[in-house]
Amino acid sequence: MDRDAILAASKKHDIVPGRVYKYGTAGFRMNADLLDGVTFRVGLLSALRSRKLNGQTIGVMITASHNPAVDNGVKIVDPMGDMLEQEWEVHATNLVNAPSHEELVDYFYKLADSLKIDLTSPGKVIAGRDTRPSGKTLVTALADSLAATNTAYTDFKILTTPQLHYLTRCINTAGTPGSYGEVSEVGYYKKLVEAFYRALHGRRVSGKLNVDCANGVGGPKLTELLKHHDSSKTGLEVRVANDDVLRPEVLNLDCGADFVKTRQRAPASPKPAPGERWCSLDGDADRLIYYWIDPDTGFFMLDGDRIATLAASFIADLIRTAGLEGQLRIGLIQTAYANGSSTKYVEQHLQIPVVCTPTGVKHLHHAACSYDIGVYFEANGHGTVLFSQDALQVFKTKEPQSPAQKDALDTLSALGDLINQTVGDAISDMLMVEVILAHKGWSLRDWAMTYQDLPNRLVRVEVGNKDLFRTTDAERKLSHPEHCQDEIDKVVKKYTNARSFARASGTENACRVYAEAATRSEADELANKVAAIVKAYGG
Ligand SMILES: CC(=O)N[C@H]1[C@@H](OP(=O)(O)O)O[C@H](CO)[C@@H](O)[C@@H]1O
Ligand SMILES: [Mg+2]
Repeated sequence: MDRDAILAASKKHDIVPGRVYKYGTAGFRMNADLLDGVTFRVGLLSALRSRKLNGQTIGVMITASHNPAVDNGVKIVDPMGDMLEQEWEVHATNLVNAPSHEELVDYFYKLADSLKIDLTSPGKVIAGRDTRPSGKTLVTALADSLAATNTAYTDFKILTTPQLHYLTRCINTAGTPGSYGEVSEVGYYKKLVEAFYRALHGRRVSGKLNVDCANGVGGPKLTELLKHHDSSKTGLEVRVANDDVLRPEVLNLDCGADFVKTRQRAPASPKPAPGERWCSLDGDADRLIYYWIDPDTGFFMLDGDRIATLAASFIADLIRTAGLEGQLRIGLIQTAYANGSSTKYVEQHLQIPVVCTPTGVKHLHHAACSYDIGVYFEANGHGTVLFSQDALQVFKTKEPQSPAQKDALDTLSALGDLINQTVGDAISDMLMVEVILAHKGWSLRDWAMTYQDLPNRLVRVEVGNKDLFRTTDAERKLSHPEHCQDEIDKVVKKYTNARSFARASGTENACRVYAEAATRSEADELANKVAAIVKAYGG
């Protein structure tokens, strides 16, 4: 590795001076014009990370998910397809904030030294990007830093975020007993479709599914997957909607999973007809929300909490049928934003333990790993189901004692292949939901009948200084500013079945207040009162 080469390459990719960058919940994310130098520096860090991990391949994904088209972002994927280890987020932040090119290169070598990284050893990085036009330029910045550090590099071009996670894991497990799949986009489609056939185990999906793809990368990729799928075998017919990736300005505009969840309504266009089955993906296809328009009561949404409860109840039933109850531990992981009714349903009705973690899927993912079957979803529709190696092994090797047991074991085994084990994946989750509904013979309305959500409200509160707000108890309580929580508690006590909490957003310069209560008007009133308290304490 040559110091001068890194320095010369860096000089082609400036960061914007005076700005403070932070590797947040979703990596670095902001207006794409500010990201050229950031992406170059992320390349430097991934070159170090790969070498630190004995030359295993590191992934870099360029996406800003559900943000407007002018934004972009860059994040690092660890070898098994999970998110960058938290300690390294700090290194990423420090490297990106180096004030000058010289200081950057100094810090790069200092980091290599302190982490005992052999810079002469080989490193490998792969990259993917969503459909944003800025992605192409940012990839050049990444390629430059990888060339300057003699790091082997493959550009997989346009991918969904979960596909990049899949490929990273496939590369690092190739030729081992834990091999995750064929290292190609086609390999991903074939794996999912084959597992979908197996998981249905003779059941058929009934009714066409309309998929709003947010005019993002999910559209063309879902279309690709469907080329490998024979609907005569499954009954699944998909109509791909909002898949215009040629006009960047329509990306995430009035459509997509984030729009549907936050606005609590269907995409503006095309208008879902009453009774049709619909779901929405977000801009990089890692979030999923289902809904339909009821002829009598209007829009009804099935969000991440609903997907989690559906998956947990189905898998718990299969585990019982397979005779594995007591042998495999199942748990459900949520954040404080999960609707209180869903938590109650899982604990009391399904009798499955619920764990609450701070916001951000890395926390949920981590907690899910401590179960044999860890179901985790954020209410916004991002999540997956993780199976331990033990669980996957038992599904394959347990000798079935009856046809019903065989059916359950085969289905569990197929779910292990169908459900993305690296990260939340909207396309994989969608196929999982279709499998479960087909097994249960349920419509979306049957699914919705399992429990009734408490009316809730989420408000964004602009404050002078959001850093004043510090939380405890998985973000459900404020420790700072002092006395603020006491005031919130006092207000909450005045309502029935109510809950409310406030925290600083990790992705925006604001606080968020969540409130739920027995009625719509009480939830709204409570949210507004708590927002006023937060505003008053916000500096
Ligand atoms: C209430 C809410 O939806 N918060 C979102 C949002 O985080 P905040 O820290 O609340 O800004 O963005 C995160 C990253 O996409 C996502 O993980 C999280 O669920
Ligand atoms: Mg996303």
